Amino acid sequence: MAKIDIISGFLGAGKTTLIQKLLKEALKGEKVVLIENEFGEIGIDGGFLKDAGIEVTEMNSGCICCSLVGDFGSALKEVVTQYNPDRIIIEPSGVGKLSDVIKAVQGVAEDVELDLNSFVTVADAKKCKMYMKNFGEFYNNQVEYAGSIILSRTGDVAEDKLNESVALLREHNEKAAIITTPWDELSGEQILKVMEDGNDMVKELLEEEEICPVCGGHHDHEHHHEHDHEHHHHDHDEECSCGCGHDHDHDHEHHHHHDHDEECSCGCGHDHDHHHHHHADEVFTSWGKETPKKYNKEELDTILQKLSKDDSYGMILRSKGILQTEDGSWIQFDLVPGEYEIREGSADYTGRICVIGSKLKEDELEGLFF
Ligand SMILES: Nc1nc2c(ncn2[C@@H]2O[C@H](COP(=O)(O)OP(=O)(O)OP(=O)(O)O)[C@@H](O)[C@H]2O)c(=O)[nH]1
Repeated sequence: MAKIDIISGFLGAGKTTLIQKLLKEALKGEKVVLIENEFGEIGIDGGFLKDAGIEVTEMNSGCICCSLVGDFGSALKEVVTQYNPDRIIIEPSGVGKLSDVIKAVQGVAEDVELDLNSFVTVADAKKCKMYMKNFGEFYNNQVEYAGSIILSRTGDVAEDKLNESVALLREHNEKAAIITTPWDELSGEQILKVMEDGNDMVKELLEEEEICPVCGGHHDHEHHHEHDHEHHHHDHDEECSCGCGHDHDHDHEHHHHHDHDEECSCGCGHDHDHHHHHHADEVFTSWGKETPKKYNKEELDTILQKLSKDDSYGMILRSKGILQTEDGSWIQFDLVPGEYEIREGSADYTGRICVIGSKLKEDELEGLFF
């Protein structure tokens, strides 16, 4: 029976880096298929895994959420029947809700035998607070549903910042093991063990609670099938996963009452009677270009510096690309808020740039790169 590992995490958290480490250090003898779901028009990852003989199924048409559950389900079924792998690693898009992905996998598990092995969330140790504040609806969902949380970049972060991040994550997940040791000090096997030990919790979660098909929350809906938020029953004392920012008290019979005369506090302008969660594409947008243009390294450095710090292009959350340089070599770049990396790469069929963010200003981006 194929084991399913879901490796979620916000844009640029380090999911692909973690998967590479696991494949190299812990899963060598196994037949593994990776299902990647990138948000953005142009898929940039994938190549290196294909080169390593790993089967990669990419889904770039949108994120695995309500609207794509069917497509995702058929892709997953096809992978099982076609390859009969030991393990399927699912890398949802950085803006996917983990509960949506779990729900989709559960749906497939009704038809095909699957072992729901681990639900993991990778989180950038430096940016938990910022992401929770700005994109809590998506970010907190990934934290809440994780069996284990693997912090990235812990080697570059001050201890008090790391402690603060762990405390914030704990507010949203009481039980998950949280890896705080830098990855290069751990073996892939050590990490895999923590991921799989979270397994018992995953089983518990699946047995005891059903994932709400409307909001994706894991509350007890036995007596509350009406999703009008009149009496929305949460059985945990965390913030509401809809991102409304309301705290739930410790009373397990707490009745969640939104004042529906008001607009959603997130500013989306939706009346929550009819729509009480957001799709990723309502909040995040992507801009992508394919180009034969040759860049020089200094020029690219200036561009990325602006993109990582300046807010004149919208709120930039992630950018990556592969471009040819003036001397004929190829470079790849990776950018998350406040930091970026440029490295040598191998030739590709053409140059590609992808930017993901919120309220992107496409004309300004065009002007920056071209
Ligand atoms: N210093 C440091 N950099 C890291 C770490 N993890 C990831 N990175 C870097 O962060 C960038 C993003 O990492 P990815 O593994 O591509 O992140 P991802 O979550 O797959 O990103 P998406 O493609 O947006 O889903 C890359 O430049 C990585 O090299 C870490 O623990 N330490």
